[in-house]
Formats: sequence, structure tokens, C-alpha cells
Amino acid sequence: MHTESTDPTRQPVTYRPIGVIRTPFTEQENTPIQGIFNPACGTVEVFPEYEEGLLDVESFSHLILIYHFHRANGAMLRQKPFLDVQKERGIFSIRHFNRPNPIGLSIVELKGVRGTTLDICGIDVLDGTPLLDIKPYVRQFDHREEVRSGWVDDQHVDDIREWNSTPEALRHRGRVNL
Ligand SMILES: C[S@@+](CC[C@H](N)C(=O)[O-])C[C@H]1O[C@@H](n2cnc3c(N)ncnc32)[C@H](O)[C@@H]1O
Repeated sequence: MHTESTDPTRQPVTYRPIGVIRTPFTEQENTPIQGIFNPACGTVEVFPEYEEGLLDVESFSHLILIYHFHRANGAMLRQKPFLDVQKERGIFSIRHFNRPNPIGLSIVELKGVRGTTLDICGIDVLDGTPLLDIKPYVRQFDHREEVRSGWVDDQHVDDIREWNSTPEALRHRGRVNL
């Protein structure tokens, strides 16, 4: 999938983690497929050199965490998503961790700030996931009233929390492709 090129737009990009996400999850199969499914809590441990960047973070109820799927195991361009096991979808239409650049994002609830440790809930990542960035979730920027959700709408899933407790969801609990 990688193309050797001198084209400046195709050069590798390197980031250093700003911290690590601590969660109760050690196996992919047992990790929530989206944080909204499960109120699981954990912590974000920001490395000390970034402490100043946490100024004012405590005034937000929700944060967007951007991280590296460090246990991804290969890039794919098509996958069957969790909610639609019959049909493959393009990787950029689903949230699978095996992506060309294994970057994930989670909107989490911020419960408290203790120095460089953030207490969070609604997390869907493995323990030890390297954190790349934190952004505030801002209702005025991030919420949209009228949205289309592509193949997810086709599954007639209006409230994903309700779907999550159906027998169908329980049967597919081991699949983690959404
Ligand atoms: C479907 S992804 C969704 C993550 C994120 N909310 C998103 O939309 O980008 C969540 C799944 O990724 C897997 N996962 C979580 N953390 C991971 C990591 N650090 N490396 C590899 N896979 C991970 C787990 O199986 C989890 O159920």
C-alpha cells in the first residue's frame, strides 16, 4: 500500500504520544465497539511536559481523544462492519482499527482532572493506547442537526444504545468492526 515517492505530499508523518490511555480492557474482543455502548471508565495520563496544555480543560464536560491503534494488525480498504455483517464497506465508511493510518477518536465524558491525570468515562480503547491529541468537544462546533449516517441508517438503528442490548447485538458482540 505504501508508495515510495519524493512527492512532498506523500512523505511519512511522525507524531510522538502526549500521554497514554488507561482502561480496564486488555483484549480487543472484550472492548466496547463504541464508547456510547458502554459507560466504561478509565484515565488519560498526560505526560508531565504537556501539563500546561491542560489549562482550562476541566471546564469542558466532554473531550475528543485522538490516538494510535497500537494493536492494529494490518491495513485494509474494505471490511464488514459490526452492524452490517452481510456486506463489506470501504474503510473510510467504517470505524475499524485496521486502517491505512491506524488513528482512532473517542468522545469521552470528563469526570475530573487530577494534575496530569484525567478521569474519563465512555472509553472504547485498549489499556496502554498511545494518546496523540486532546481536543475539547464543543457543542457549537461539533454538533449537527441534520445528518445522514449512510449504511448505519440502513440498519434502522435510531438509538444505538437500544440496539446494543438486542439479541442480535449480543450475538455479534465479538465482532468489533464498526
Ligand atoms: C471500532 S473501534 C472504534 C474506536 C473509536 N471510537 C473510533 O471510532 O475511531 C473500537 C475497537 O477497536 C479496538 N481497539 C481499541 N483500542 C485499540 C488499540 N489500541 N489497538 C488496536 N485495536 C484497538 C477494540 O476492539 C475496540 O472494540
